[in-house]
Amino acid sequence: MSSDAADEIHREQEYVTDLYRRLDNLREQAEHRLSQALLQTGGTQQERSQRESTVALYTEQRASLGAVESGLCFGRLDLVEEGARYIGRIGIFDETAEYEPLLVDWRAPASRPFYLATAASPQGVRRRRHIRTAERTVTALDDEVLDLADAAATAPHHEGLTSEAALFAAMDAGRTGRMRDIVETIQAEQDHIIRADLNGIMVVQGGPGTGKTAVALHRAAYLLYTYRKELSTRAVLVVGPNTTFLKYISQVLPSLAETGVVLRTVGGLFPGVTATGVEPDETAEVKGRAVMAEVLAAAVRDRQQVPDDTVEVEFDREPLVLDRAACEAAREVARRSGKPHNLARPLFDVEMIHALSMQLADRIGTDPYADDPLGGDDAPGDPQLLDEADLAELRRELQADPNVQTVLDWLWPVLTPQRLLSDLYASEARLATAAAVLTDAERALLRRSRDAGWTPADAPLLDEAAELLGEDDRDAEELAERRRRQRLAYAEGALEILHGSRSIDLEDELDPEILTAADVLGALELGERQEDERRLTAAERAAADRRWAFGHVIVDEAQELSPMAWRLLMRRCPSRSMTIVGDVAQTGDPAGTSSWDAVLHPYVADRWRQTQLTVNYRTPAEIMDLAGQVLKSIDPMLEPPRSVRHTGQAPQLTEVGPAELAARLAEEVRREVAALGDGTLGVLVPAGRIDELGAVVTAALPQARVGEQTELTDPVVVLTVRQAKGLEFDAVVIADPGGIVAESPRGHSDLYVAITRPTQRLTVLHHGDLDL
Ligand SMILES: Nc1ncnc2c1ncn2[C@@H]1O[C@H](COP(=O)(O)OP(=O)(O)OP(=O)(O)O)[C@@H](O)[C@H]1O
Repeated sequence: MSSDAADEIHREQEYVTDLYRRLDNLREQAEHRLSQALLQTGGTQQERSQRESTVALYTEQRASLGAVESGLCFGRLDLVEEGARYIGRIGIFDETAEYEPLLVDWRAPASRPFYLATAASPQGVRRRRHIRTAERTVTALDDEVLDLADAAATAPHHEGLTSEAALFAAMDAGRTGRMRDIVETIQAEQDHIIRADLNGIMVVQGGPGTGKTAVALHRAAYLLYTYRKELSTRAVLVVGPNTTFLKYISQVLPSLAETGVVLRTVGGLFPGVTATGVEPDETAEVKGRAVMAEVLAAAVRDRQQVPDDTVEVEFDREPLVLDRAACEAAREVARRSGKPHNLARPLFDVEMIHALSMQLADRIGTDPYADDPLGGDDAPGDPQLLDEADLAELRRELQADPNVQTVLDWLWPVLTPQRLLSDLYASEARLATAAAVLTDAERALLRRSRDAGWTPADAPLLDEAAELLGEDDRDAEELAERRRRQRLAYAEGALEILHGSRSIDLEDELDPEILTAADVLGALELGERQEDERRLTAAERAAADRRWAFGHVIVDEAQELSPMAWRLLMRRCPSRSMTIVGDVAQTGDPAGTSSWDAVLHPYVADRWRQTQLTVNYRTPAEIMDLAGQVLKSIDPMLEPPRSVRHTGQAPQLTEVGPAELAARLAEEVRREVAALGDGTLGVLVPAGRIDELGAVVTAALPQARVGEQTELTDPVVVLTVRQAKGLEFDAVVIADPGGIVAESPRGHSDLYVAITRPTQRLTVLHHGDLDL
């Protein structure tokens, strides 16, 4: 290193050291303020809620300050007019100098030229500098001179790219199994998407490796920063294709210092249900069809029964009878209310109870001599002896009667979404009625026993069912009451411990909330503090609430979602503020889509916009040539994204006989691992052969992990293409690509996904059936 360069590094080190000193101070301050706020208790409702937001603020501040240790400051702009501006993961200001910015947050407008300025359009930037650090030490500087008047002006080697040295270093770096943020090298086409307006639906279409996932996550961070007020209370939902993928991306956002984000698969979007069951693709495909909304509506109507003839009810030893016509009339009234099924039940009850009470009144309250001027003691008069108050009392008694309730429950049962769906799947007769629009074979795919676990494709159906059934608010109230009692019980228990053996003497067992006067204050206060400690962020509340309306929804690998999944997502986002990221050429799920318009038209007609990402930052050009051939077999019109990186290593295609595959695979993975160093190896196999070929790899390399049990940090993993979706590895071995193509109607798309996973090397062991 020249002494000039060393001096420059030294100067930047001084600046960076000062920034870290300030970061340490900020952390201490946040920690101190947080503990001060946590120490306070009591006060009015308003004071408590104010305290809650203070605590939430400092908790978030602590988290974001904790997440920026690595690469706190990574850039510097030298401006023609204003001198230097440092860019980093958060903003830091000089409190002693009128809050002069010492470090500008990458999301702030003032950082934009760092990502957009080029020699052709320098935006007032003379020089862009990337500052590389290891822990808190500056290790290198990469400069780009953008001022064309300057003799040292650096022309880009690749059209449309900025910050090339840093970008190529990032692209070449070995992968760790966790996604990294790209704040240091965001490219212009990506920046435009990340900073696009919050409103409306934006589709980001881009081939493999174009940074769709990275861009989606950085957009979440940008939106939360820029539209803090709107989004911090409503949270941002990020939907990904599987849990491995969510683990892969989960570290990116905390390092971008954001906590108002909920990460979920579609299967995880129905609160209270873990939908991890496995089922055939054909079944999931049927469950994903839009027509299932009609099937479920019919299934609900089917549960609103009327007897073929009559139904008997015994009340107070009086046999009462409800006939079909009365039940039909009551059903009609309840249905016509337009309310969801469970919420319409009280209307049905009113009608039925009225019918029963009139029957009873006729029997017990009729004056037998009403029309007989001579008989009995009565004068001729009203045939009904019961007055309105008596009738009301009668109705109350009928409503409370267990026999009556049993009959009403049979005619119009209050249902949970789970009950509706499992009853439907378990009964051929119910399916025949509700799913008449499906064929026999399709209905047979839906059949399953009541105790089978929920699958990801069930989550949108459960959600749809919940809409049709309506929430029963009594449940929510009961839950709130139960929670209140739990808190009091906790407080009570804590007081018991605090006061030694002094017991709280409760005379009335039915009312366990009566505490001794001295204890009440303490228990409530403790209960409240307990609540404070379990304070939920907007993201946590959103995740637990089916009816939550998110401020923005980001969908990754969106091409895989079924029409029913889209219905669920649209319900979670009534404002239709969404970023939809995907590649219709990579669709592998039979329920997925090959057209964004087909997905969105039903919800917003043509009021959505599409943007395109065109550069592949993952896969080297040599491998993309092969991927391009596969793409042509999906659709000759499709163009693969442009790779900017060359490795000089063509993919290695080896034909092996079926009997040799195991031995060759073992050999290849051993060879790859020897060449790998700290990198990662992904072995991609047909789903139908994962056990067999997984065993081959683990026999050759005991450290290898297979399928769902893999951790992202495992250096060698064996996966199906679906499990590998969205992931990347330094080296990839594809075993039996013909099997991958053959096992799915979208087999070529799966092969395309498989070929585009490596960042460095690709080996394909095929049986001569690779039709390229
Ligand atoms: N601007 C950038 N600077 C550095 N690395 C980048 C940049 N953009 C993307 N990358 C890297 O390229 C790789 C691919 O990005 P990402 O996974 O987001 O692509 P994708 O479009 O979602 O791919 P796929 O559709 O194949 O899943 C990642 O390692 C990502 O970090």
